[in-house]
Amino acid sequence: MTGLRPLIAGNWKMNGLKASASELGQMIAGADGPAQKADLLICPPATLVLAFVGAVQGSPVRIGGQDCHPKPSGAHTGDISAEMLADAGATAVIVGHSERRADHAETDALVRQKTEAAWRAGLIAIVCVGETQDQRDAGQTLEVVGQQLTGSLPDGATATNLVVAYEPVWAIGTGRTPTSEDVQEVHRFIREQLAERFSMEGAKVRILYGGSVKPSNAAELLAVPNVNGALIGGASLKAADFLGIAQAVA
Ligand SMILES: O=C[C@H](O)COP(=O)(O)O
Repeated sequence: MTGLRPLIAGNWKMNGLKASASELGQMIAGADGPAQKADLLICPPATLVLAFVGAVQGSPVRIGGQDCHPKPSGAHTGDISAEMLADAGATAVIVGHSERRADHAETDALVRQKTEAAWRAGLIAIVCVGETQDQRDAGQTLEVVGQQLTGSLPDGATATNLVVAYEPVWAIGTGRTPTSEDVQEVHRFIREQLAERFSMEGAKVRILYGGSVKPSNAAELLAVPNVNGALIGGASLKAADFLGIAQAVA
């Protein structure tokens, strides 16, 4: 569906110290122009969420988490809940990132529980899906992405509580990106799946592309049909690059 307001989201992963607030400050300083056309979100490590929420007050930039536990509270050492992120002022949380799926053996069923937790806390869930290189080589991309969507998305998705991020694992942090045609094929497939399952709401859920997005390729990727924004890793750590990508929104 065309006409969806794009979302440009930065995932800082395990990067960022207190001093990184200066980079966020530069993003805020340059955000008004891009924010005319797109929503802007930065997902710092959990240690910085509260401070960053304070820093973005009065600006169009919003702050999100990178993961949440399915439960609201309890004996889960090292985890944080969706409620904690919401309490800190976050408005969204990434769930099911391939690095979480790989590093922590997260299954679709767990990602589904985390998505439900995000909704319980009033957060937008940014649910990540994407195939590995081997799966792409084997021609299994759509099958894999379809299974991830079916398994990871609970009933009740709406245009306002869900964002899907398509991130081919082999494109993350590698400098390699799929062709526009390949991106278009997968995003069209995701759109069809969302529309089939969630009807009109599914037609309005934003689908982000992620994987080696940078200022030099952003315009081409963001122009692909059914690409409704980007989930940016490395290039979101620098204000100039993040804003450069945001400015590529047509
Ligand atoms: O969540 C972001 C993605 O994993 C993309 O990372 P990247 O832009 O460094 O390739």
